[in-house]
Amino acid sequence: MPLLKIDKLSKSFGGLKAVSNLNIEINDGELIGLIGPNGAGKTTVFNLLTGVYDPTEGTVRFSDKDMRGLKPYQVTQRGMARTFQNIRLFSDLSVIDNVKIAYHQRSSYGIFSAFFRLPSYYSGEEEMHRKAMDLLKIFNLDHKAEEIAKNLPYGEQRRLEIARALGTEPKLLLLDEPAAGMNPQETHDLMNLIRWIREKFKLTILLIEHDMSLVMGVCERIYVLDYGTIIAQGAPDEIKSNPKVIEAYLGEEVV
Ligand SMILES: Nc1ncnc2c1ncn2[C@@H]1O[C@H](COP(=O)(O)OP(=O)(O)OP(=O)(O)O)[C@@H](O)[C@H]1O
Repeated sequence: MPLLKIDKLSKSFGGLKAVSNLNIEINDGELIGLIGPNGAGKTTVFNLLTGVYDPTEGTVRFSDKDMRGLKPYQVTQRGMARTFQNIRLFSDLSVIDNVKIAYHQRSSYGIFSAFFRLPSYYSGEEEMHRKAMDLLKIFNLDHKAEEIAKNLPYGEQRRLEIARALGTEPKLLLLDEPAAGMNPQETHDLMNLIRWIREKFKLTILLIEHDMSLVMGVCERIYVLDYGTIIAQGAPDEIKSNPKVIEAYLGEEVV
């Protein structure tokens, strides 16, 4: 049974079919790419998966459960986390608070014990602080824990966004253009980091990315979207030489 099963998924905005009859299956532990030219519908797919949009047609099953009608926070609680194309941190909060907020979504103590500051609240807080610091260490951000998020350099903000997503302890991580705005060295480091966190956190990852060196370097399988439909799927080598893909990207670099 696949971890994620997207079946005949469609989304229309007025007369525009942004996503049309989409079928994708992702198995536990896979690292999958979703690519396509600008406006192909990639981010719309993420918005459909995470409850930002309701599909016009079709279904999404995650861990064999129907995800229909769930709100974004409920999707997070079911074990799906995402990052955004345009970084969306709590920019005026500290680095560590950004990650702790993510853990709060999964915390075991209730609002009652938080309100009355019961012992379970303090032990929960301590545990959360420790876990958040451990995550920041992995992303080499622990020495910046108390800095305000918006003051970090761009590449570090991107890493913090991934750390925050991991704070919700997901099974499936959706990364929307994680290398956007990074230089080649940062992109290379990110590629290694993505591979490493997959192993360390036993994650399944679906990645939207325009940087082909990253996509071809880390993904085991790739789906190619064009005008809202899948025009190709397969291993990186098959995708690189697929005539339909080359045509869709005409004028852009595929390899
Ligand atoms: N909320 C919306 N209302 C109307 N049209 C939308 C909406 N969201 C997306 N679209 C349209 O749907 C199509 C797909 O957009 P989407 O952002 O999913 O593409 P994308 O593949 O992520 O593009 P890019 O690589 O440029 O980020 C585009 O034509 C876009 O203008």
